[in-house]
Amino acid sequence: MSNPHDPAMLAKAETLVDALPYMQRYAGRTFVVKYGGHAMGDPELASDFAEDVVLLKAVGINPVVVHGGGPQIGAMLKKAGIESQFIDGLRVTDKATAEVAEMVLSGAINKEIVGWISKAGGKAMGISGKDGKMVTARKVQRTKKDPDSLIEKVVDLGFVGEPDSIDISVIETISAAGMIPVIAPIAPGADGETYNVNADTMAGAIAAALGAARLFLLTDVHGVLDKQGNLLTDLRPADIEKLQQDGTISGGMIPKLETCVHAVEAGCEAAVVLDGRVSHAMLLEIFTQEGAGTLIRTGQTSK
Ligand SMILES: Nc1ncnc2c1ncn2[C@@H]1O[C@H](COP(=O)(O)OP(=O)(O)O)[C@@H](O)[C@H]1O
Ligand SMILES: CC(=O)N[C@@H](CCC(=O)OP(=O)(O)O)C(=O)O
Repeated sequence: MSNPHDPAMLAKAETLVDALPYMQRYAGRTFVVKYGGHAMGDPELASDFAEDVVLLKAVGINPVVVHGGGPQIGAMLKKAGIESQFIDGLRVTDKATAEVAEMVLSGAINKEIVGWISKAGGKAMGISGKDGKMVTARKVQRTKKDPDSLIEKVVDLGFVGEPDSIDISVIETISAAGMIPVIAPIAPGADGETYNVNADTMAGAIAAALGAARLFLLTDVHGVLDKQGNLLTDLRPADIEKLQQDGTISGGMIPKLETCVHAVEAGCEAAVVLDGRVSHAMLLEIFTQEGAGTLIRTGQTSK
């Protein structure tokens, strides 16, 4: 039997007692977790991630996992001898690329994550936007200024989509059955074609449609950093606009934060950018006063 006076046991108990108000606060609420392709490389972190979502489910929160797999799609395209190009962080997707993206995302990665969750003691159901007609995608339109004529020209990204409509009943049915939905960012268009959707965009749209309590974007930095490299812990949409204008945020962080702003303005309570390389970062964010990463919320949401 365990010794209740053992300091390690006491420390654990105190942590659980501290976490109790947060568990009560979020019981019955939904958390959407975006798990990116870069974070999947380390098996130990993958198993920690799976344990975290299983624990959330066990304490009465409904986790919904949306996954990426950009590097894995890139590796498979390379094997197949197909070249890949990105515009504004989006992979230009022709028919052959869409087929590979679906095979890697809906097939290999989706089932791998379902497997990790099963191994951690939970039950997961792996689907893509196609299943149960959950998501319909519309084609993404991008324009670019021609450097010579300065005229805006339409850039064709091929089969790159963004969610147009989402039927949340599919997700709710899986969650209500005690399972964790694991969603691949692939969706059909109204034209019946298969569209490749950026995983952050898919997660943000699902979090907004579900009115999620939190959208977690697990990435490879501690959160949003200022120019000195300090973590910015709490941001509003207006702050993000300033950070973009003064060049503090760049590259992949721009579309990521745009997704967060869109999600919190469209029904998700708050979004968090946090480090997927840190073991159990999500639990630290949820169950401690200090949190971890960067919280993004509108003026109406309290911390
Ligand atoms: N101000 C900033 N704070 C943190 N990261 C930033 C910032 N500006 C740009 N970045 C970049 O954004 C990257 C995260 O975006 P991205 O590479 O698209 O992530 P993921 O592949 O996890 O979706 C970081 O690795 C970092 O290089
Ligand atoms: C249109 C588009 O760019 N789709 C992404 C989908 C995967 C993804 O977003 O994966 P990460 O989150 O791991 O980057 C792609 O083809 O790479």
